[in-house]
Amino acid sequence: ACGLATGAVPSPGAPPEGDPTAWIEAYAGCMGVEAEAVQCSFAELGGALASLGPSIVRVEQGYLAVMSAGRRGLSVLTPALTPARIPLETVRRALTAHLEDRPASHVDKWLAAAQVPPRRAARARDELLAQLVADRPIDGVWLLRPDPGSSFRRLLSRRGVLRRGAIFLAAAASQIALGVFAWWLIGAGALEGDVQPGWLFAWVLLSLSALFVQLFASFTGGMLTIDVAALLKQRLLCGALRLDPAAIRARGSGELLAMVSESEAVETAGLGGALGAIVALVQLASAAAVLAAGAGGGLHVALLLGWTLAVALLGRRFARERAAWTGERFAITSGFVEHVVGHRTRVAQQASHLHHLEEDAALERYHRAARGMDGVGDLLASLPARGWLALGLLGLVPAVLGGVGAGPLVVATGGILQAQAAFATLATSLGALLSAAVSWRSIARLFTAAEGREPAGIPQAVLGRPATSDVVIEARGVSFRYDGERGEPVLRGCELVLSKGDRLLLEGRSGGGKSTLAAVLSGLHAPSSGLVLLRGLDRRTLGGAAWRSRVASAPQFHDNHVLSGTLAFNLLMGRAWPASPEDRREAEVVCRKLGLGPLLDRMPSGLDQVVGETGWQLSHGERSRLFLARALLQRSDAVILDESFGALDPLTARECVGAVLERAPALIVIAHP
Ligand SMILES: Nc1ncnc2c1ncn2[C@@H]1O[C@H](COP(=O)(O)OP(=O)(O)OP(=O)(O)O)[C@@H](O)[C@H]1O
Repeated sequence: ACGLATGAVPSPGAPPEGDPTAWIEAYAGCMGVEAEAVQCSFAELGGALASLGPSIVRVEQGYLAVMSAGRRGLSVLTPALTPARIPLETVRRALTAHLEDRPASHVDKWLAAAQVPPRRAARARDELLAQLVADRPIDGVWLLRPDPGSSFRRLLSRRGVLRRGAIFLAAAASQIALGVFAWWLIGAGALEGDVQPGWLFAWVLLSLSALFVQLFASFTGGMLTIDVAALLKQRLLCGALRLDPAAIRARGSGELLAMVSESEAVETAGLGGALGAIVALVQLASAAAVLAAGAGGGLHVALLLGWTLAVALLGRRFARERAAWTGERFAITSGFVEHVVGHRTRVAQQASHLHHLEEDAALERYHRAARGMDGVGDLLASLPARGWLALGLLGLVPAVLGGVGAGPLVVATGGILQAQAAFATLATSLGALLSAAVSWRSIARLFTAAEGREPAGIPQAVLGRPATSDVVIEARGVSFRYDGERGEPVLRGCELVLSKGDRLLLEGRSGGGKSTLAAVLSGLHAPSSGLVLLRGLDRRTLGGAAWRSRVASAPQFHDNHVLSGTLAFNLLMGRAWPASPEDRREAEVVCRKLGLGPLLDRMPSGLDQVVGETGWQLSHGERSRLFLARALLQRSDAVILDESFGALDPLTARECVGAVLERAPALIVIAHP
């Protein structure tokens, strides 16, 4: 009903007892819709409800399918799929009734003791109750949003951007029309030598209206920019998260960092430039109409068209220079980041007189590209408006020589000045727009990557079903190549069955493909051919996220990370966050089993100690046990450990192996014993 899902909508049946978040997410996911559980405080609830978009709201009696909301109430769908309206207060009370139950009896006692007169008691009761539970969290609301990777045009139109764009265009055109009309009115009177006070009054009124319309156009343009920028940012962020991990690694962090800065350029320069260019084009069209009616007539219109074409060609040249400059800038940023990462090695190993050779050459190329771009950029900024003024006045010469009257001359001059203003706007906005277009080429990959949504899986499979056999992972004829079709296969015809309770040791020569197999089994790489099943289901059926949550993997040390945050967060990433007290207790037990007890006791904040780059620096062995604990705590069907014991002394390693054997439901260990 809200146009969120376009594909077939499965019939979900009844929601489960207890927390329905996984159920809602699974069904929303398979429709290509994002569902997000949100929470707000009692005090914020009224405002939050009034601004609800499409969402699911759980009340005691069942669920509300909300389409939209406003001050007057929630617009909901009935089970017969017809719209209906419910007052905000009714929903608010339904969501908060359980909070007010207990304090209500106290409040009634206080009111009685204070002998509040009955006519004031009801209001006093409401106010007191609201104060008492103001900070209590309210949940049971799931926002539904279209996937940020779905058709961008549809996203724009859902947000009302297309409608607002049309309003902006109409406002810009009316402002120009009002301006022209005002000057025509006063000009006509002046030329006839008969300016009546009424005409002057009309001129003032028209000019004031033009001013108000301009303010309105600026406001609409600003809102338009904010809306498009927000959608673009969401889309790029989504694209960044959906980039193929192997492709990210192949491109390097420097290039990705450069992409981030380019995205900023697209947002700021591109959107502002586009609006400016639209206004300039409308201005040019109106100037052409004025010029056609003036002394220069057809000649002036032809000159205007020719000059516009010349400006467009200059713009194309600028775009080419800008692209070359952007390429050099990219190369410098990316090279710089790579050099920062390897700085210690370089200082220790490379002769000092060679340290800066590459940077110097790159800077030289950058300098040359910047000079080229600046030259054309200066021309683009100044030539269009000034050149047009000269050309426009030249176009008047035949008419002046032909002895044309003052009226048409004044109209033509007005047209020339209007076109000059349009070219001045066009020059600034075109520069910004073309710069954004060049930046766009670098980030288009992020934009399109958002479309590559992982299979969400079939809800029944994602939500879990009783196991019918003990087989956890099954690989049949699995092959894998890193470079698509071209590369040599790293895995070839791989067969493997891992059942519940199995403990499997994977050995082999270095570079033999053990980590690659682990990545395929844990759902990080899709096999090039062959079949991998988890509890009898393939990855399409189960969905990437559900697969990864059911196969916990601790990759090799250089591929695993301690994230800046608390130790508890790093341990419990595979569970719900914020962590429940039971989860925290279990995390502590696992840590102590892995020999991290003394560390926990030494840390001033225990599980809440901040670790990572900016926090407590864990030793090599402590980090590898944190990775082990993280994998064991994930509540998965299988655990894959890739050389996780290599950094431990023999005694600690034995202790850890014992803990792993005790907790892992099915286990693959890659090691060189
Ligand atoms: N992104 C990649 N592109 C191309 N080849 C790759 C890529 N990543 C790994 N390889 C190659 O794939 C092969 C298998 O690597 P893998 O890391 O799976 O081996 P391994 O058995 O775990 O080795 P080790 O015991 O040394 O850790 C290696 O020859 C490696 O160079």
